[in-house]
Amino acid sequence: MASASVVVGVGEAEEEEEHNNKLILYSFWRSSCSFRVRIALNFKGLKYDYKPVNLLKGEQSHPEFLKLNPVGFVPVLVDGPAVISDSFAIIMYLEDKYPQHPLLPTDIHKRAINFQVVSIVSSSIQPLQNLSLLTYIEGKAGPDEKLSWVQSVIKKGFTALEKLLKEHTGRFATGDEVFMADIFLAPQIHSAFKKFNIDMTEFPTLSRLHETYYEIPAFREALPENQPDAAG
Ligand SMILES: N[C@@H](CCC(=O)N[C@@H](CS)C(=O)NCC(=O)O)C(=O)O
Repeated sequence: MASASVVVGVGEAEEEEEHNNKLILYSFWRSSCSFRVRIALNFKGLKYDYKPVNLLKGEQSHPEFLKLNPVGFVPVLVDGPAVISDSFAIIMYLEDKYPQHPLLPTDIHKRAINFQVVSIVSSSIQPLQNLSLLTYIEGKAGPDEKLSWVQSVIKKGFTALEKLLKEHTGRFATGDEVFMADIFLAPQIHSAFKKFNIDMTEFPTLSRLHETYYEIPAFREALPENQPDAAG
């Protein structure tokens, strides 16, 4: 696995920099779960070494990688002795260890809505459109079945999100600040748009958020096409 150093949203204090040098992110450019963590790292101004794991070449199943994450998924974050996989666990770790630019609101209702959005994306949409599942469906039933499956999964999730967010949205998903809900939504909306050809006119709130996110460098710099392994 090649290594590329990525410096984005550099933190202010030198002391912070010392901690930052240890961070390594195992990521695949097109992975929406890796995209979430890249946004969180950028948002907190943390620099990190980027280690590409090519999912299309099966590198997630190499013995070396399975030592880091036995379930064989990206992303994985290494912070000195700490090895953490799963985007939610990683982002919560970053939130606890690097409190600058908090990713959760203090208001407990708003916080719960953030977790609800995170859970819809990471439990009720993304696992049902994961690479290994789609490869399986395509193998058993063909490419058309695969696309109609993904589209139905995304539409069901987006319909729920659209209803939920109507009551909470401001400039961003749960108000006028970026929180964890946004970090999970942005990659999911992006892949619906770019990869799975979803008609976003049915989802005006999600479409508006999608436009707003890429006005912000932390989101822009985390985009798949801006990664060192893009198109690999
Ligand atoms: N719950 C995990 C899911 C991780 C996951 O599904 N990763 C995908 C990329 S987004 C993956 O590595 N897929 C490889 C495969 O399906 O073989 C997380 O949020 O990190």
